[in-house]
Amino acid sequence: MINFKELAATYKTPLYVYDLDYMSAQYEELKSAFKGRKSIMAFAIKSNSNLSVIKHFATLGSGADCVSIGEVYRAVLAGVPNYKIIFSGVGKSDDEITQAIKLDILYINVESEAELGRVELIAKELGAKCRISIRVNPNIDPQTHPYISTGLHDNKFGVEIDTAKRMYIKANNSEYLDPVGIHFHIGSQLTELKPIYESAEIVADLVRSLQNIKIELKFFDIGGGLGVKYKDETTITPYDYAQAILSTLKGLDLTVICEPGRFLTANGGYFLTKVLYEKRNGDKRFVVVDGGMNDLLRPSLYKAYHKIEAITESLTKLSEADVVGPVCESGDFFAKGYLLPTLEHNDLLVIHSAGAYGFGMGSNYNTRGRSAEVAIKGKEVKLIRKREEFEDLIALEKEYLDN
Ligand SMILES: Cc1ncc(COP(=O)(O)O)c(C=O)c1O
Ligand SMILES: N[C@@H](CCCC[NH3+])C(=O)O
Repeated sequence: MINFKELAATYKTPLYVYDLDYMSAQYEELKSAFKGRKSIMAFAIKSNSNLSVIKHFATLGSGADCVSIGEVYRAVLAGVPNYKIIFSGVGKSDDEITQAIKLDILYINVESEAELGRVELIAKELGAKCRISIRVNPNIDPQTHPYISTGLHDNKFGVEIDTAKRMYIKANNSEYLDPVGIHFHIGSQLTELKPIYESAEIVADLVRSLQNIKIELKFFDIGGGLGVKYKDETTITPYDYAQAILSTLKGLDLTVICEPGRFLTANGGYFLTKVLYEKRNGDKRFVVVDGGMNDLLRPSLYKAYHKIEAITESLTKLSEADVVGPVCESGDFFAKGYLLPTLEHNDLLVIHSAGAYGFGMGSNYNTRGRSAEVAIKGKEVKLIRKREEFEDLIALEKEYLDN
């Protein structure tokens, strides 16, 4: 049991708390679901990019799925070997492509024909042969929140099957490109297995048709997307997930790459925030806390549900309240109509499932410093990011003030 009260007293609030033991267990469960097949787990570091968290997964043998050169450098700094780093994203700049090629990462996951042209040109200029995969958009509805769907033609990600085939042929004929992988990722917080299976089947068929024209790939990259329980969702087990994927790969000797983010981190993270005030506007009850949408954006952006646990002596009966932050936006809330007892100044609220897309989607809006982060491993508790102070927020502007 994590002693949230003690953590809040020691590190102050708002505060992110990560349970690294939970994250290890999630990692091991997913990794072992693919046993018997060569596989690499490449932690999607966008879900939680704290260096100590990345290092934790690297120590377990994880690679990294990155979506900017900044993330690639984070992975390198945290000890992920370059041969386990993948760089995806629809908008890689020339500079990012150049640096990725120089770092000799596992592959660049190319998301358009135009990008393939840039990668080839840059590899030629560098005198390199760049390993690539192509992100296929299988046009399958992942049945998730529309903002986090990525596998439909309406979404900007990846390329159609026919385009992908053309790109593989071009890459295979190029002196500067080495097509080694194929990739799909149809969305995040997936709770239905069927769309994943159908996508894998489409992509595996493409691998077979490439084999027929003597293009042999090594990596079958299934992206991330496994959903987790925020409330009462029925989720896909790693075993069923792996079995569904592997059933599409019969006769193919490919290393499976999996890019889990949320599955590893979401339920291993907590956001701690303190009650500042209770107030009422007419019948409406508000609990105003010291954390805001700049710390944890998911409820505001997706109307996402996060369980809230109140740590209080209050024995009053529960009534509905909106839990809101100090940010100057009506959309600044963690929950609406949540059942809570009457709360006192300094009572603690623990917001659950905050380990994925929590801190990383934070901002300094309203000149609010981002919260501190701590990690728990066994009996050890460690600060892994200092709270941002006012001086940190103005550091890049201050010198221009008098110029
Ligand atoms: C290419 C790619 N891989 C992996 C992930 C991680 O997704 P999730 O956190 O849902 O596992 C994402 C994010 O959606 C992604 O775009
Ligand atoms: N930020 C989203 C997930 C996006 C996944 C990346 N494509 C969330 O909080 O659920």
